[in-house]
Amino acid sequence: MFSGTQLAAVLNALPDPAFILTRSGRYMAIFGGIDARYYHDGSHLIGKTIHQVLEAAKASWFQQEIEKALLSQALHIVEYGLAACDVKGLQSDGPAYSLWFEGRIQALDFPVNGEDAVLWVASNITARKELENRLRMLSEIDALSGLLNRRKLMHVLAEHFDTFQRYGTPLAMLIFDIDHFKRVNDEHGHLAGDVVIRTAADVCRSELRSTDAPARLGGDEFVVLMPHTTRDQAAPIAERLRQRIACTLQALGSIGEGATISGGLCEFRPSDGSCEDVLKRGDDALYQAKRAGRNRILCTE
Ligand SMILES: Nc1nc2c(ncn2[C@@H]2O[C@H](COP(=O)(O)OP(=O)(O)OP(=O)(O)O)[C@@H](O)[C@H]2O)c(=O)[nH]1
Repeated sequence: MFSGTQLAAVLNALPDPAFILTRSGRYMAIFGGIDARYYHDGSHLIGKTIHQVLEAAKASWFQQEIEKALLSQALHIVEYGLAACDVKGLQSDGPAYSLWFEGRIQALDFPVNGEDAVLWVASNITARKELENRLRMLSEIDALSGLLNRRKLMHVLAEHFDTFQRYGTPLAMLIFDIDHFKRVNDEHGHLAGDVVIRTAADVCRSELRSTDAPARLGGDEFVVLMPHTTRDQAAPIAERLRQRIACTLQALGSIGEGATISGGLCEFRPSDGSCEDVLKRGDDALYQAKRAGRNRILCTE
């Protein structure tokens, strides 16, 4: 039906680049993917191996995926990020930014250059990936403070609880809120209240370890998860955070005048049935701190 020339033209017109890669990772051919808005010209890769053009870890990953497709003989689908600068000697025309690809890999039923080989179609899915990332951020991050929201906090807490139950890895949790926050809103307006919430969040971000997880539970209530930390180890950290937040809020001027925070500090216990138990203990300790006169962190027994 089609002549050889026509078939070559069809292959060249494939919207996404299709590579023939051998088991040892040698690029034997490339078809299609000629639109430079989406793809770089990969023709110069032919004859080279993935180990020659990619850094070691990335090349090994590609090779493993080729192996999987050869082993299964079924369509194998992967996602990966790749920038032009990751590929040695790639021409500069083509997208300048880092790209995300979906690789659709299918074993071929004939050897190429004496080796098993696969067809690897690499589709540019960067736009979809960026949208996914934006949606994930919207569903996990509190818009006002930029901290984790309650939903994500509960998810992270549940994961740590599973790890604690399996391996006994400790986790300390601080729950705190801003004392008499309602007054800030009442006296200075809701926008001033928002500034106070954002400032407290900024202090959490700057004072805590990158492995700690600060979150906004809602209103003026915050939670800080400190993984791999016992309650006793967390006590001086919580105390330092209390002082820094108070100092930073007071430095805001009239809206932060006399601002303080109260908190409850607790940790996972072997008797906990769920991660809700630790939240409840932290909340009780926060309540006790309020009753004891505010401006303090109380630890659970
Ligand atoms: N500005 C602002 N205020 C909020 C937000 N969410 C909740 N609030 C207000 O936060 C206030 C919380 O007040 P309370 O829970 O009574 O606590 P408080 O005044 O800090 O009193 P204590 O905790 O007992 O010291 C309420 O007035 C809420 O309307 C928000 O996103 N922005």
